[in-house]
Formats: sequence, C-alpha cells, structure tokens
Amino acid sequence: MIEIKHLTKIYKLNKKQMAESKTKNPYKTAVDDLCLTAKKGEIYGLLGPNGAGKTTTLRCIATLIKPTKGEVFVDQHEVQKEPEKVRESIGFLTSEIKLDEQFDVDYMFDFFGKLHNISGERLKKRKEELFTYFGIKEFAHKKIKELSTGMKQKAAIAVSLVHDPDIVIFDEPTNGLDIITARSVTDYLRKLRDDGKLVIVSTHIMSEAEKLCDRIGIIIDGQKVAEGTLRELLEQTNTSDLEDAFFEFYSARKGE
Ligand SMILES: Nc1ncnc2c1ncn2[C@@H]1O[C@H](COP(=O)(O)OP(=O)(O)OP(=O)(O)O)[C@@H](O)[C@H]1O
Repeated sequence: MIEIKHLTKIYKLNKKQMAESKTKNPYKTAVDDLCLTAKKGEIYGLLGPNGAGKTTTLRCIATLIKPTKGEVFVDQHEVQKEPEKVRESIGFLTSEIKLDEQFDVDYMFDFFGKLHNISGERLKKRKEELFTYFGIKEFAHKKIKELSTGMKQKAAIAVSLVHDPDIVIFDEPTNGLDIITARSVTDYLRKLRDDGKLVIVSTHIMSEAEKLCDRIGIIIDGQKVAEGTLRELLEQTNTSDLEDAFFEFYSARKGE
C-alpha cells in the first residue's frame, strides 16, 4: 500500500531556472499538500498536464528525492525513515532510465539481480520469465547502444523488475514507445495488477488513463483536484469521457 499524507515538495531554483521560468521567486512548489492512498491489486493513475507535479510525487515515493513536508508510507515504511525497506518493495520505471551502453542486456540483468541479492536459480527463473514476456531473448546479447528505443525500454523494464517488487511505479509508461511495444507494456502492468501488485503510473494521456487505470487522481498545480474510478469521475462531472471530465475539473480549479 502507498499512503501519501500531506506531501509538499518545494524546489529551490537556481538563477538559470528562475530566468527560464521568468520568475523572481526562487521557490517552486511542485507538489502542494497532496494526500492519496493506493492499494495492492489496483492500477492507480496520476493524471495531469505538464508540470502538474506527477513525476515529483513518484520520485518522492521512490525515495529519489526528499519531501519538503508531509509523509509517504510504502507498506508502512516511511520513505525518509526507512528508505532501504522502501526500495526493496518497489520497482521504479521511467522512460528516461539510462542503462550502461557498453554492456549487453543479459549482463545488465544479472548485475541488477546481484544488487538486489538475487542469484542462481531465482535469477535464472526471473530472467526466463521477463525475457520471454518482453521478447528480449533475441537481443539479450546485443550491447545496449545497439538497441532501438523500444528494445532499450523493454530491457529497462525487465532490469527494474528483476527483484519482483510488490509495488511498481511507472512514470509515463508508454512515453516514446511505438504502439506495439506500448501495448505489451500496458498489458504487463495489467498482469502485475491481476497478480495482486500495486501499480502506480503517471500520465497526461487521457485514453491511457481511461483504459489502464482502476482509479485516477487528477493533479493540477501540485494539488489533487479529483479522484475516483472513471465512472465516478464521469458521474461527478456529468460527462461521458475522461477528457471532458478533466476539463470540468480544470476549469473549476482555474476559475474559468
Ligand atoms: N529539479 C527541479 N528543480 C526545480 N524545479 C523542478 C525540478 N523538477 C521539477 N521542477 C518543477 O516542478 C514542477 C512539477 O514538475 P514535475 O516534473 O513533477 O511535473 P509533471 O506533472 O511530471 O510534468 P511532466 O508531465 O511535464 O513531466 C514543474 O514546474 C517543474 O518545472
């Protein structure tokens, strides 16, 4: 289970960032008093426009950055107090993941396995399972630098799931993928959910949220402005698709 209690993240901007954002304020509130709970056996989607604070929230859950205020619990372990425990139970995936270009996929998989203390038969079984599912066997011995974007993404997913985590966090799961690879990724996320895992994703793609997520939290300006199943969100706004529902919440938030 993931429990986010009053999470706030304020970045301190450097001069360059202030100039780029055309602001004189050196503080940027990326996440603003966010609360949410996501449970095993569901795919929870953070849906919001660019800059809404989705990635920042996921990175706080994954112990990659520290919250400014508030608490985040992953299976009862608080991310700042017990980061190692949290890291044991999560897999964090992002399309920006960088694998060492010089090595082949097979080597990288074993390397990450060892980092998670997985070896021998367990590692072999996991590799067989993931390499078969993602069709990695045919390029397992190619260097990462020789792979296409889709192959790299598949390799990155397999490597991040080597320890069979109970909680999978995926920032923009289909970003940059062709339609076939994207489908195999979303199908895999559904399989994880059906196996009883908790999957939390961020997306700005309405159709992805609509089809993939069991519950959706709509995030605007770092705040959760709505939450529910697709049906609940449509009912709350008296709309018939998520895009229309989103704009209802967006207008209400922006006072338009
Ligand atoms: N390291 C950082 N330093 C300063 N500001 C940051 C940093 N990372 C993110 N921000 C700012 O915080 C806000 C939220 O960014 P975040 O990446 O969390 O949003 P997002 O919803 O994931 O957006 P996107 O879909 O564009 O990735 C944005 O205004 C962004 O510019």
